[in-house]
Amino acid sequence: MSLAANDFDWTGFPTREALADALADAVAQKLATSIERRGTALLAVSGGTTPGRFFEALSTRGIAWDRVTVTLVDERFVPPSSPRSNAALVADKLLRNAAAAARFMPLYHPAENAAAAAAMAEQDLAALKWPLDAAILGMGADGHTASFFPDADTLSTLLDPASARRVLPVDAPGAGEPRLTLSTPRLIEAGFLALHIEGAEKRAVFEAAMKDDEDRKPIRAVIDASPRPVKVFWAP
Ligand SMILES: O=C1O[C@H](COP(=O)(O)O)[C@@H](O)[C@H](O)[C@H]1O
Repeated sequence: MSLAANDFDWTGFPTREALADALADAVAQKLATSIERRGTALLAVSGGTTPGRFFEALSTRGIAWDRVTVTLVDERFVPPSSPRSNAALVADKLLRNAAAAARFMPLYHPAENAAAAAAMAEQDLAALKWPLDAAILGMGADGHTASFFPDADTLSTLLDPASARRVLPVDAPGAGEPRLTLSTPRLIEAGFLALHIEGAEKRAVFEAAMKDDEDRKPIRAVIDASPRPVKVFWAP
């Protein structure tokens, strides 16, 4: 099944398992190509409830994981011991099997507040080889992607395609807790940029966001800012 548009490539899968396998194959292929070309690869993944099955599939792919650095598209300002931690999800579902050899760079740091943690993550991530080879976005029912929440007090900074920052702090009533997120330019420059969404509700949210030119949801802003069509992976 396919829905064509100028700014995204939509692929629908019959099942979530089929989606997880196809996305894992595409990401593994991209990482393997980057390792071949420049010796290392850099991957950013989202958290939340959606990516577990994809992580499990990707963890079994036979690439040179010891050359791969994994980081997060975004993180809640909570320690890895919290059930809300995206880092904990990655440790549990992705950094196992063959992928146990990968290096993980967290966005969370124990600090006074999310702004201080973001400054620390900014410094750590500056040492990596950018751009990202692959970034996998998720999307919430409110149209947020990464931690670009519609009600964030710094939304225009978060969506600024010219930001010089890699990591930004986020404060938004809709977010549940303060957040850390990669910036828009660092995400849209990824060699492979995908959006992974599942279920009829998220499909409807995505389609509405692509149509609504008045109330531009963060997902729409990222799709519009991307220099290449974002690859959308969807399953019911
Ligand atoms: O809070 C977050 O939400 C989005 C969507 O999560 P889901 O549970 O609806 O799949 C996720 O992409 C993001 O990484 C996460 O921090």
